[in-house]
Amino acid sequence: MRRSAAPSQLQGNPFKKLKFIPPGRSNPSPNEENTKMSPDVKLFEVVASKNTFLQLQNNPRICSSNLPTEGSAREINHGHNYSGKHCSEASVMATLDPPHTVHSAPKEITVPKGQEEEEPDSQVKYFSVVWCKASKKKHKKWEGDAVLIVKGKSLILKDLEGKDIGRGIAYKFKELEKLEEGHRVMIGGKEVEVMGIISPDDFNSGRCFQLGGGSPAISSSSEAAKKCFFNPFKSVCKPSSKENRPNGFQDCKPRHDPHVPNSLVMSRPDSNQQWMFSKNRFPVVDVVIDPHLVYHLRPHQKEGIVFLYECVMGMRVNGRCGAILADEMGLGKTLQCISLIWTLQCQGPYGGKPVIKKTLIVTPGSLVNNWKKEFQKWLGSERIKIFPVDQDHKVEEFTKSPFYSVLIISYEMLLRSLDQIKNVKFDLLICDEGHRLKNSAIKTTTALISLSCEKRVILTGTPVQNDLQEFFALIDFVNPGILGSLSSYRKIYEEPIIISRQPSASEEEKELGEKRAAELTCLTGLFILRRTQEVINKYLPPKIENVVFCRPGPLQVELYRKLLNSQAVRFCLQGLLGSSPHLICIGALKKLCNHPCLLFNSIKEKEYSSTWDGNEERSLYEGLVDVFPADYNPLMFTEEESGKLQVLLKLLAVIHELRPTEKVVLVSNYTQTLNILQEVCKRHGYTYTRLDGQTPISQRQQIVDCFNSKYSSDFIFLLSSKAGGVGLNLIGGSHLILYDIDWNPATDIQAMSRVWRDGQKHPVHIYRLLTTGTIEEKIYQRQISKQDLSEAVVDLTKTSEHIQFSVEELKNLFTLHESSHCVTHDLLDCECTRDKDGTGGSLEKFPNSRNCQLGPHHQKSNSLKPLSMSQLKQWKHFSGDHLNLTDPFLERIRENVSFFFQNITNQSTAI
Ligand SMILES: Nc1ncnc2c1ncn2[C@@H]1O[C@H](COP(=O)(O)OP(=O)(O)OP(=O)(O)O)[C@@H](O)[C@H]1O
Ligand SMILES: [Mg+2]
Repeated sequence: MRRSAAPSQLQGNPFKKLKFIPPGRSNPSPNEENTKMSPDVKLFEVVASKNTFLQLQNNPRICSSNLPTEGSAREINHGHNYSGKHCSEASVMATLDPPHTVHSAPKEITVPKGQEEEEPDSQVKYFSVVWCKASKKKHKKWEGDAVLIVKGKSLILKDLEGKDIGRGIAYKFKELEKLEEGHRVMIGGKEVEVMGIISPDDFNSGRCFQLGGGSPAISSSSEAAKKCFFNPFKSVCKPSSKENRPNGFQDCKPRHDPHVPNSLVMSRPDSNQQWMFSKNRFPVVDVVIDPHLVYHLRPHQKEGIVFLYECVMGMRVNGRCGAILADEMGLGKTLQCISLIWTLQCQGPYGGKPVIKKTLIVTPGSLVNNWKKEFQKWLGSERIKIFPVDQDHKVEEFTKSPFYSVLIISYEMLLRSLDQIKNVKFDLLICDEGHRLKNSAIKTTTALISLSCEKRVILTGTPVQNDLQEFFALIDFVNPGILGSLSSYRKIYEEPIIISRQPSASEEEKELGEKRAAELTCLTGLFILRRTQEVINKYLPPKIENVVFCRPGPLQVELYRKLLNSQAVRFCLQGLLGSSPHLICIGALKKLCNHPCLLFNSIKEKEYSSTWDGNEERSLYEGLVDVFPADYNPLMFTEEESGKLQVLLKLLAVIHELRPTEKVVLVSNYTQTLNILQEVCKRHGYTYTRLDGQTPISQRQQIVDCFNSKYSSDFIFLLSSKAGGVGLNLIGGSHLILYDIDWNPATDIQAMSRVWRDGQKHPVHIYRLLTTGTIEEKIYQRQISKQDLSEAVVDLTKTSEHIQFSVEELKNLFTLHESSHCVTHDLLDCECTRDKDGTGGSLEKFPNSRNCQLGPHHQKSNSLKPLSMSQLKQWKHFSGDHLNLTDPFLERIRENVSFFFQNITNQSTAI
């Protein structure tokens, strides 16, 4: 037998084939009669082997959880046994009996899908095999590795990309039962030789498919991964032993003393890594984080730096230098990266030589200057020379000067300056808010891939694992090829995982999907790190979160009813209209909730516009103008016309009065609504500043800095959440009001995270305003009830157009609940609604947490995960006419409020 293209054969086949058994005929199975048969008589050959001890895979790999904890990084040996907290059980390799000779004559067939499920004998076995086209040649040239699945009397052959490449039924059950290493079998015109047994666990996890080309190159001996990752201080090492150092390197010393208390010392490369990365055999020198930085670092940031260092140095995954730091918002991803850059730029483990010279940071436009500021904040302006690209500072200047080592550029500018950037050799690439690279086809991703920089880091506060294809794109960006090709990834991971989550999934499919998901997490967990908000809670002041249900004004109610009775809404509910008419109806209702004058403007715009597009909108607005007063002037809108606006004004007044030195961030998703809010500020003499999509990028940081400054006289920061929410620090404000709600909880969470973050000095008050009984409540309910589902929208780029509504859901959306204090509370089926007076208990009765609840008291999570229905039940809640409101802010707005939910995090000196 010759060595062949089959990867397993490149090492030489250890199995000696003894004999070639001629085919025999089998009795046709009942299934056979119903299935189209190939006229050929197929062979089932068995070649016995003397070798009876099988080893499935020689690649031991490392497994860690997605969020590593002490000791979670373990070594796995797939060949024998392995342990891993987050991986499934070890496969136990079988010691096989001496070989049997088996005769059979199955037919080549086309098996209808699901056929194998009908086999009477359900025990499934898996084998690693090599295959080639059937021939009588004595010396086979094996064409590839594959996985053979034996179930009852049927066989399925899958290539290492997970694709079916052969199927057959009606083999002799007894013969298949005895199938073992060295045996040969014909299937679908292919000759297959069994190389070894695959444990169900290895099949279910998908590990068996990684034998060949798509094999993740996980380090087999990574000391870094074996180490207790979460105690960086344990890794303090003595300088290299003398024998390790060639002459001339005796004086290589760490830049900072690794032995002083609290020094943060990076992991040392093991001998494999030294061999791989230090061809000149430089002595190993400790890499020690600058004590100036260490002094400021939070514990989770120290861990994050060790993680990033190990990733980009190829210590966690052999030969791969990518990482995803997916810490929740506000955890200081910027500082962790700055520490990494500063360290690698001055130090290195091999003879102390710096690892990198030039770094490229790509970030959303509004954060370019934030990066500059953070560099200055932590390193001053002398240590490191950074070059933020803006209108006055072009990339060309950077490329011509050896002076600068860090280029900070927006994604948009990167595309425009790609040719110049390609001329520079960057050693480290950092992509801030990098979830935008989730699509490998978009220009930004292809541009960045073309830079051929090996050490790649994605920063994102958004969970990355919600969409499996997007997940692949991010993984493949930082560590190209690690999950194999996209097609194999789909077959091996995506398809089984998606199938397992469908309600119709069988137990078997569920189990397979879960195992594959676990394996995927295990593989990628080595270079993805996500910590939640909890890790910094203790450094933050209290946060008082309120959901405020505002009664709609009479004009709003009348218009709302009229809209719901419109022909457009009725047709919509009958599914009679084309395209997306419900989006137009939803848009009109949302505008009305913000202020009726917005709806008035839309009606007028459509009236005067020559492009009166479509019947739907016309029928939606029909007769609405008549509801407005005859002389209605939208520019002269009144505050009473909108329930939320009334509440907002009272809230601003009470904050101004009770906390004159504190400031407010006022957020809306709509520019038109921001215009109204701005007008209200003017009318009431509140000083304000504003940041929305129109604000030039070059001015954004200045506006933010100015607001955050204690000398600023601005009382209000008007913020368009979609345009400017991501990544901004608005710690100058300690009250944040969300004036409207988005379908996507991530948008709201992003906005809320702007003020409750490191550096905030005051207790933070968050108010989410919702109009009682309207679509806003429904959107809120959808946000909190869909969180457990995989389709939950948690990605900022997803909008309502991505949401599918059933007719039932639309009916619910298009209902106005006029008599309820709070439909959301009604849905909770809370005990307090069964009180005699129906108003709920008093806050005083339950001073620590809530005044009513159902079910067990779950541990509250303070993380930035979207709130769930059951968590909301744990919040304090009370109706607006409740007599004893201890919160002075709520007390002042109660008149227009029908219901409150309140939750306090880090309660101590709150309110
Ligand atoms: N160790 C620290 N001590 C004090 N302040 C810190 C520390 N680390 C970070 N900060 C500050 O916390 C704020 C948030 O940090 P940063 O902007 O890096 O968060 P992030 O993780 O990037 O969040 P987002 O996902 O919202 O962009 C910044 O003002 C930063 O200077
Ligand atoms: Mg950030």
